[in-house]
Amino acid sequence: MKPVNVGICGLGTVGSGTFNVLNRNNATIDRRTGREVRITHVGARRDHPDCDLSGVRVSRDIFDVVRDPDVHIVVELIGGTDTALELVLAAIAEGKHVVTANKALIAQHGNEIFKAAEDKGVTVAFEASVAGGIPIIKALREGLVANEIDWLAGIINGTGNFILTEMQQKGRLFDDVLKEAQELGYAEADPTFDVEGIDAAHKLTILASIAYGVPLQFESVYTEGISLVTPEDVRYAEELGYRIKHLGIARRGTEGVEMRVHPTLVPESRLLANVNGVLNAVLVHGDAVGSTLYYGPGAGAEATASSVIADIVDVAREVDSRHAVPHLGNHTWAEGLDVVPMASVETSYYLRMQVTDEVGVMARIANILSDSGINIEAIIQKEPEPGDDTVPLILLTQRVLEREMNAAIDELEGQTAVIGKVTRIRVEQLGGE
Ligand SMILES: NC(=O)C1=CN([C@@H]2O[C@H](COP(=O)(O)OP(=O)(O)OC[C@H]3O[C@@H](n4cnc5c(N)ncnc54)[C@H](O)[C@@H]3O)[C@@H](O)[C@H]2O)C=CC1
Ligand SMILES: N[C@@H](CC=O)C(=O)O
Ligand code: NA
Repeated sequence: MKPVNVGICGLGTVGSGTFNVLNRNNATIDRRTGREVRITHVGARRDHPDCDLSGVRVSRDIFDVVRDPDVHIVVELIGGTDTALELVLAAIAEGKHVVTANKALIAQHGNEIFKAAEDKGVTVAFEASVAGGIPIIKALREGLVANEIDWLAGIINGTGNFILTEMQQKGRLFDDVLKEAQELGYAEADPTFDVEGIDAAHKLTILASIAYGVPLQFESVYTEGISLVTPEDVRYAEELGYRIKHLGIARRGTEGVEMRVHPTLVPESRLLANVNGVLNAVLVHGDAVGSTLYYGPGAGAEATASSVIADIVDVAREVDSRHAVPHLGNHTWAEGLDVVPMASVETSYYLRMQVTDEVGVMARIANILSDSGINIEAIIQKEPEPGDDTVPLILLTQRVLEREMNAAIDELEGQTAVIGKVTRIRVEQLGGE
């Protein structure tokens, strides 16, 4: 069979990893693909110190890769959503298959991209866009195809999990750990995407679309990052038997699909609570299979390259025939499935507030909550520090609708005995793991 020629656009962390792994494991990859897969053209602003580009055509203009008539598969690894969109649409227009690791691009422009790909009869593959090296897209679209997905919950940002873990285990400072994540190549070009939950929301958009057949709709994901999680919350959560993890959650209920990304208290005995560092994990609950867990590196050059190359091989196997698995754009969207507004989501809550150290304050707070139909599951009340007349009060509640909790928090913050804002972190038991 004819060799399949690959053009790589962008030679940064993932581009260099892909170049090196594909060359290093070339013989094995060819044998498994059943044909020769070779990188013939690289588009990069500059060479990469770890990549030997001899024998490969190199262009400073990445659009030269798209225009190269010998390239069958264009691999987009430049990141961002402007030039990347232009590049991917140009490659599709040239009738080339595309592989990308770019979750921002898929989450925000996927509907347009997949429509163009469908019209042209080419594939756009994106395994590396969610959970780095973990083959979660393949698991959901192929391995779990028989299941109604009840819910999925995942740690899907490596940088955020690395920061939370280092804060939890070593008491390190947020900014210091973020800097290390950037040096290790884990963080996005704009690291606020990692710490404010935007990157996780991009990934959840993709997972929810596959799991529920809803169009990609990044703007409908409720998004909170980890930047407001404090060392005290980490400590109090531990006292209550929980760990704080930044989760992306999609769940199908009677009203539609919940899509949300936020810090979450997870019981410490759960596997997800013990996923640390740059590792990611996605727990998927299917009606037939029950719970399955996918665990592995969520970022990094060669781990991500592993997924990029898996897509290249999938596409290469099908280059002269019909693609075996319909790409995302070939879905007929499920009918009548709405996205549930956050106010209608029900969870338990961890609440932390600073209150004046007087008799009766505790009872007043308990009354406000019970008048709102909120039951308290556990309480921690600390002794005041010497010279301080306020104390932290930490509560764990039973499940309640977000809209009722919003109203109760407004009322609590209106009390003179409650100083400043009430911190709220949602709690998930993740039963059936
Ligand atoms: N770093 C990681 O662990 C992971 C990254 N990703 C995604 O992979 C993509 C690439 O990420 P990284 O490799 O980390 O980024 P990076 O910043 O290390 O690499 C991007 C490279 O593309 C080049 N580039 C950008 N625009 C270009 C242009 N117009 N012409 C030529 N070269 C251009 C840059 O000079 C840089 O070398 C992003 O979409 C990212 O979200 C996905 C999974 C994991
Ligand atoms: N910045 C991302 C990279 C992988 O998608 C992360 O930290 O998870
Ligand atoms: Na993946």
